[in-house]
Amino acid sequence: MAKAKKKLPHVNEDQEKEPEPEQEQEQEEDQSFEELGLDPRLIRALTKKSIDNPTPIQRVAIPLILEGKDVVARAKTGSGKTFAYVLPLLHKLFSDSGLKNKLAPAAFVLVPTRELCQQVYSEILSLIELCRVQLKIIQLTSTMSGADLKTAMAGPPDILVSTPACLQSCFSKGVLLPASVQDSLSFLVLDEADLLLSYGYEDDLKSLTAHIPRRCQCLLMSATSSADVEKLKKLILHNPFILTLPEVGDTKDEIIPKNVQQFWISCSARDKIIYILALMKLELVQKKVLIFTNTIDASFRLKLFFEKFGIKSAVLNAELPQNSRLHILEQFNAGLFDYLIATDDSQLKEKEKGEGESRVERKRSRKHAKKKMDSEFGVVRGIDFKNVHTVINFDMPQNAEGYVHRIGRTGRAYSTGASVSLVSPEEMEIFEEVKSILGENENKDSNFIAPFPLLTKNAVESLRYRAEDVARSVTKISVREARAQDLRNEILNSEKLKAHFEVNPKDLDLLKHDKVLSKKPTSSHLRDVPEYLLDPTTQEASKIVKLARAAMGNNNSARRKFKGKSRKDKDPLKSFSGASKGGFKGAMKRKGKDRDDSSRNKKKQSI
Ligand SMILES: Nc1ncnc2c1ncn2[C@@H]1O[C@H](COP(=O)(O)OP(=O)(O)OP(=O)(O)O)[C@@H](O)[C@H]1O
Repeated sequence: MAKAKKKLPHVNEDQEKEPEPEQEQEQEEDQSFEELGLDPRLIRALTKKSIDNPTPIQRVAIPLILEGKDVVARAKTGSGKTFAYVLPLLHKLFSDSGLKNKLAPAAFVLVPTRELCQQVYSEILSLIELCRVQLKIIQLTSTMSGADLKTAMAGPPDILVSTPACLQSCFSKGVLLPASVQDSLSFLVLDEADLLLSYGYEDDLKSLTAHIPRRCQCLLMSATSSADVEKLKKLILHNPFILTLPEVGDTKDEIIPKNVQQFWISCSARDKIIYILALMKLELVQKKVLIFTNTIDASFRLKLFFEKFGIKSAVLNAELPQNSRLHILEQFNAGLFDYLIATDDSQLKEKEKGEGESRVERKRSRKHAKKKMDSEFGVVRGIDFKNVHTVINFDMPQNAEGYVHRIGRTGRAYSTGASVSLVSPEEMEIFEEVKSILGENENKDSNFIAPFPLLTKNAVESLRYRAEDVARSVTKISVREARAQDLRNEILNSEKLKAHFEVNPKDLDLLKHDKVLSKKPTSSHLRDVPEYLLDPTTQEASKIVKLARAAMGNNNSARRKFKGKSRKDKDPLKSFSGASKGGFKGAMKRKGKDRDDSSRNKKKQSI
């Protein structure tokens, strides 16, 4: 049977001065990993991971990388860029007979944050283990002493995963010798390249260029295109092939994956807390939910606020010890809790310099080293959060790029997802910027971020009294105490219990990250929203969301994800109109009636 043809990523060989127009390549849509020419051991390992078919970026990048080309791959968040370089890299290392004689690693994989280091390291290690090949991979962290670095580098490893700063410190401490690197290095990967410069690694990368041998194959992976990516491309790559997914592509509307539905709610900064309570308590968003704040205090305020309503959540921020951050990510990914409140580290750097720095961090000596270390904390960007269905921007990010990366934490590997941004009048400017990079125009004939349809004013108002009352009880002092308490817990988790959990990895309960921090017990009457406070329209919407969640189940198998069909048809926000009587519009028409009902409710609101 003839295979379907489909437009695949644009490919063009970079012309240093005047890039040629990108040519479209027609390739077979259903090309398998075997057809891409990958080592059978890798294919078997992928099958064990339930990964059967390459994603579009993998279909185009893998053959080019196997041919030895330098490649710049630009593809949406969650489109499978990691395997796009890891698979051909491993394929080549499997057949490199000269590895044993090398005095330095054959491959450097550079990423902007320690979390990404861990993620990429685990991904590669698991493939190596599944393939049962003798390749050594290590990851470096900036907390490693010179002696630890030396031990790690003994051998030497075949693949080194690191941040540029750590790698640079290996050179400056003499753990890596330029001559050995010149001899050994065959691959350099810059992953999440669009973030590397914004994390402050420009100088480290510039110094690194002197050590990269001319024959070294360089790969640059990125979710967005930016001046930074151009700069890096010029700095490191020789005459690369530029790959751009057409579905990501050149048109602005395709920056966010199509399988992610974006919504917004206009409200005052003060009312955000009521709106987010309504979204969660009335179950209008699907779990798991990742909530972004711009400051650590805001995340603790939210956590304490949620606790009062019986909603358990965990916080994730750059202040926490690294072990804890990794563990929180692991547990969230494993589904041990449903709500994670993450403080966007780029915001942290801007806003909380000094304030967000723990005493532990402050003790760390050299000014330069500290600067590097701060820049290695990154808890939200590029991280492969598993099965996050909803991203909520409690605070809007400070720039449009931040928006793209945050929203990219859902809809991974083409699964469905949704985002809801709470936008206050003060944040309208950034919201307009986001809309404009997504391609919305003044004529409003394109609407990428729609007003959130499932929450009526009545529903919000009926929660106002309780929400404001509880919000008042979350004082600055209680936030400060909770933050300190959490840090103490996590340091304890991270340091004292580390050894125990290495031996007893199943004792997860002791390491709960969604522990209640509030000193006062949660009042049981706040756990459930009484029937008389429920707005009928929103209640109906909530039922549909629950039904849709049940219909979608937990089966997010990769096999289905990459068959090319998103499951939009089962998405509550899409299917609401079909499922509810008269559809969503019908429900909204009935709002008039609901308003009458709500006046009845209001009488009972004196709780
Ligand atoms: N061919 C494939 N089939 C099914 N799942 C895949 C495939 N390739 C990758 N994945 C899965 O898709 C998810 C996203 O992949 P990955 O983290 O590489 O995305 P990304 O493009 O690097 O995203 P970001 O830019 O946000 O870092 C991962 O969970 C990965 O295991």
